[in-house]
Amino acid sequence: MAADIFKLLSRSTKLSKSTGQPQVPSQKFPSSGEPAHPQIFGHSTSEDTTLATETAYNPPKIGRKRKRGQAAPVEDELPAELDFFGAGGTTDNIANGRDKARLEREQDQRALKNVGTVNGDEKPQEEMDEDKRRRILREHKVKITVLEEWKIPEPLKPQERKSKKKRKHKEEEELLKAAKKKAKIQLYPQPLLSFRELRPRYNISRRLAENIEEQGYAVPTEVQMAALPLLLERDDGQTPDILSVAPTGSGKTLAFLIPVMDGIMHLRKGSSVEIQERDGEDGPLAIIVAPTKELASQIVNEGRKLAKGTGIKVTLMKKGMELIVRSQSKTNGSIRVPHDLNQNNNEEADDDSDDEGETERQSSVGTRVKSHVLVSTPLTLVHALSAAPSLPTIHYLVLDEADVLLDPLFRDQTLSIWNTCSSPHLRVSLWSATMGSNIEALTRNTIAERHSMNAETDRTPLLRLVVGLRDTALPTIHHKLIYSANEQGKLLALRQLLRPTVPSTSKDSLTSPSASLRPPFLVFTQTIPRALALAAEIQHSIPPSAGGELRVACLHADMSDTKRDDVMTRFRKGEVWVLVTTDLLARGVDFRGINGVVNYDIPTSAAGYIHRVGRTGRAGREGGVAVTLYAEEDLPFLKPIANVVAASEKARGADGGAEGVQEWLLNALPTPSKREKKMLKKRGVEARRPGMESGKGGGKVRISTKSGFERKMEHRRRDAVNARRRKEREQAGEDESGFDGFDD
Ligand SMILES: Nc1ncnc2c1ncn2[C@@H]1O[C@H](COP(=O)(O)OP(=O)(O)OP(=O)(O)O)[C@@H](O)[C@H]1O
Repeated sequence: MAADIFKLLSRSTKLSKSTGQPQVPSQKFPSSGEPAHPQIFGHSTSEDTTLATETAYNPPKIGRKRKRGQAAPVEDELPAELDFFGAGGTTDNIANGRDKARLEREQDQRALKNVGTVNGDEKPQEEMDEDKRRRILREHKVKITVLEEWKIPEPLKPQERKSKKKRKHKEEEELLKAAKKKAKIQLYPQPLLSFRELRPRYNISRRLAENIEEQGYAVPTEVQMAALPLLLERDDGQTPDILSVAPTGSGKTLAFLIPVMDGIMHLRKGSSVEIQERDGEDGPLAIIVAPTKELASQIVNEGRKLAKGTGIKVTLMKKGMELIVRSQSKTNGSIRVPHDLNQNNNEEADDDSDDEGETERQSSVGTRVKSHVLVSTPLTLVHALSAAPSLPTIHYLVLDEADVLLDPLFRDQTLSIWNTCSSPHLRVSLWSATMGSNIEALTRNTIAERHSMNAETDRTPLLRLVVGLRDTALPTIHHKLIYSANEQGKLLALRQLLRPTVPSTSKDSLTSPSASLRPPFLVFTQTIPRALALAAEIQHSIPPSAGGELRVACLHADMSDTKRDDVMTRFRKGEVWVLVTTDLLARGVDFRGINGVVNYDIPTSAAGYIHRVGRTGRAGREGGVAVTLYAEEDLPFLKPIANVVAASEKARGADGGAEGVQEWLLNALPTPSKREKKMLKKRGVEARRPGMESGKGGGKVRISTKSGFERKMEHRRRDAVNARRRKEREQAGEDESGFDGFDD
């Protein structure tokens, strides 16, 4: 194979068909375009789930997805190995693989008819006995615990009251014991083995079921198989509040969106008295909060795909929008969109014919848009709520990346949104790949406070759903910790990872210490100035023939929304191969087919590491690589990250060795104190903070391949040139400012 991989990586490259030889290495990359197995645990062991899980490899493609995979012009197609974001290549071996896959898919589809179908003609899968439910959930490493059961105690009869007084102490002790026992109660709901069971079992709308199927989802991931049975409306109408911890890329978005969509459809049907009282007038019924604009807009996209044709409107809250509740004009929960955002908003409205008639022009303030689901970052929503002291219509509050939203940075904003949702029927769900015990305690307290303040509040249980091992990264990712001594070492190491050589086809090529990283990948730095400096340093590392500097981009919070959107689009399309960013993209953002993540600067916590590296290896894709470069100044903070790497490698079945963390390193690293950890989380590595580079020894942490001596010489030369020019101007009698005075 030719030596310059970057020539091949270019999408405009025309591949020779004449050789008849397969043009792709046999190695399987996460971006190979093959649908990966979406489940992480247990799918190879459980007989009961085999049928359904096998279908995940080959989900039935209907609608738009199928069209995309069809007749593209041959010269535009890339081999699967190079097709980062697309649906695979055209070489013979892939075609043969597809034929086989199609055959298997047909067999699976025939077999799946026994599980239930969207048409609802088939019977739901029969009830499993508890042993079977336990076994399946255990195999998939799913654990559901009742955290609180908010039962209102029955009022006691007078006689009982007397005796209670006597036995007060004893009873209190028993209550405490019972409460402790309750905290250990585990639930084993019947797991959902196929999305096709949703309609016969939970009576979800036909349209919603079709939308799920249309996107190619067949087999639920672990979090979906457990959360959906818990959250979908049951006969008694009682669904729990839930705190869900599941690995990155394990499909949490779908797990919270499906119940929200289904719940809204039930409410809109007028099944609830409250909705009937409101004269069927629609308003916002759900709020989804996410920490970044990028994640919020991704959720909106997913939501709109699910809502297609259902009449449910999903809106991304933007700066300047205002939420209006029950006013004289009877407008309930509409959003006022300023004129400058109108155009954008109308485009959104055009996408969905069901929105017709939902907007109402107002000459001076903008447009009022009714929406059922609001998706927002905390601050934008808090501002939008300034005109709405309480939101009685909200039935669902979803906190995505809940541990960040309840972290001190966002806590006040998030709690204020939560408290604004005043409906006694509010259901709250919290989702993340990492959740500390402090977040759990805060959630319990907040719910308990709401109960104590509002007697009408529904007392539904609070459940905790955990998938996999806590505080480990995905077992599908290969981790590499590379010591690079100093800033220059890190830059050289990154260039090495970018170097244009062909990875060998051997099985170990991805994990060998000298391997290069196949684009596309994300590079994380600690601060915005460092992200900018790094992007500038590496932008010439990609040969012009492969797209050159256009292949490298930087994305950070100081950019305008339009520029941020543009970079995201170019990265998603595959035009940008190396995206340098800060922790802005560390959470939730889903890019299909990312091959690797480079922590150019170490993350500031173990959770930070789990989320950053979780941008690769998503939806069960194998082969993602996470490289962490560390220098001298990182050593005091490395242990928590090394622990995560060691635990994750162990979970993957790797023995440490060259891939993970060697035992001696783990033992040699110092354990940072609680205070040090807190400071690191808040401020990052001190030496890399903005402004520190110019301090004494600051050159050591400057992103540049030039040595301190070279930089010093450069400065001297520049100063000398400036001094000479100044002197020349002075001799010529020029005024320094070039200002010639006012005309008379
Ligand atoms: N059942 C499924 N089958 C196949 N793919 C799925 C399934 N569920 C979700 N996915 C895909 O998995 C990817 C990751 O999903 P999602 O973004 O919801 O993960 P997440 O758990 O929210 O991750 P993070 O913790 O990083 O936010 C998406 O591309 C999604 O389309």
